[in-house]
Amino acid sequence: MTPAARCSAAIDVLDRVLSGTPAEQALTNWGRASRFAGSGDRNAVRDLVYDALRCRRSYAALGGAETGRGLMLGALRAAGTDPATLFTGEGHAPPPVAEGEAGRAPEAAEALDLPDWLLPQLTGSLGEDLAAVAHALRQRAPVFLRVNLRRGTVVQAMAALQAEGITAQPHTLADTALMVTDGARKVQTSQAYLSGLVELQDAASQAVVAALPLRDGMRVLDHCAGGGGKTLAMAARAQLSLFAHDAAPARMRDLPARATRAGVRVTLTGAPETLAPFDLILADAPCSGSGSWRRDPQGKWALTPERLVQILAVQDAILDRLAPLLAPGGVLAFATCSLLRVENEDRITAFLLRNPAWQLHSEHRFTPLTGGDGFFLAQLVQTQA
Ligand SMILES: C[S@@+](CC[C@H](N)C(=O)[O-])C[C@H]1O[C@@H](n2cnc3c(N)ncnc32)[C@H](O)[C@@H]1O
Repeated sequence: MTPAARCSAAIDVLDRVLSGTPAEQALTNWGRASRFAGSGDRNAVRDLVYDALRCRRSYAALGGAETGRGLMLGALRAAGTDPATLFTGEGHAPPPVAEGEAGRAPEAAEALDLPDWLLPQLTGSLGEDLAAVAHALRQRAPVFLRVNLRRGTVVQAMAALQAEGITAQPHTLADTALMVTDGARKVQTSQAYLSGLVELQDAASQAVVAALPLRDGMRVLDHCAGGGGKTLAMAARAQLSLFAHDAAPARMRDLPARATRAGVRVTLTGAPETLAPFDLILADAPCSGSGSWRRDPQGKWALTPERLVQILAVQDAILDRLAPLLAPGGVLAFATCSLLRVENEDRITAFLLRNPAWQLHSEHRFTPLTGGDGFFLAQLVQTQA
């Protein structure tokens, strides 16, 4: 496919996404209907679509319309390319640029590619980092791997990856983190990945687990386990009696196979109360996902004030449910991949007001400015009587 044909394909996919289809589904449907497209074409169209979704507001302004065509016009103008070079109308190229498609410079929240309603909250949460974080959220996220120390060392993992044409280097956020600098698309078919030596996991996500006081023999619950990224990271750090729970058990579907690949043991449970008490509980709570909008740019535009209020209530309910399940001296760890104070520090303050027998032991905050996703971690302990 020519660059212009790839641009036309991205326009079609974006139109479907803008009318409500999830990006992954729209890309899969396009791929199935476009057997002529090779893997290079598919990757290129995918990158065009995701880049446009990350920068949806600013590209729509620059391109003169919030349509697939407007976003691609905006993308070209943002990159300093005259759209007329691709929009020729020849072959599979998009039709030439019309008079009413001049676009304009984006302003305020539009230029930051943030929703207007969230700007005050993000400003309050990020202070002087706001513009830099917004800029980071407009970029592609790096690919990070977690070295499974049960299977080998960081040096061994780097060598194994290199032998398969994947270059990765240690990252400062966590002792297990590698950032892939070349060959990222080969990771999931590599022997290093299939043998459980490395897992795909954001570096800040790894740093959250590294900050937990895990020790051999502990009884640990991962209460919002999802696909089990943090469950497996915890299992690799100490010999634990480890339990995984999720309100949507289907999300843990792949966890047993992933645990086998990683060489660790995890017990899935639908009833954590029956297994209490625990020495440590991690609640990697449902949240706005604002810290990971580089990976899920649709989430940035889908969040509403009403949805955010619902999320806060779920976070409070999770903390209140888990507090009684801890053994004396146990740690309740609350994490989100949110940048919003209202989902982070404010939830902890509210919990401590409702539960005066508890105190904050430590708090960590990560933003994309340190390389990984935005994350928050608070560790709570009960005060001694
Ligand atoms: C941020 S994701 C977890 C990601 C996962 N820990 C990881 O590292 O891959 C939040 C998870 O919480 C689950 N969840 C939502 N409400 C819950 C609740 N009330 N109790 C337990 N889990 C819940 C969701 O189904 C989702 O899988």
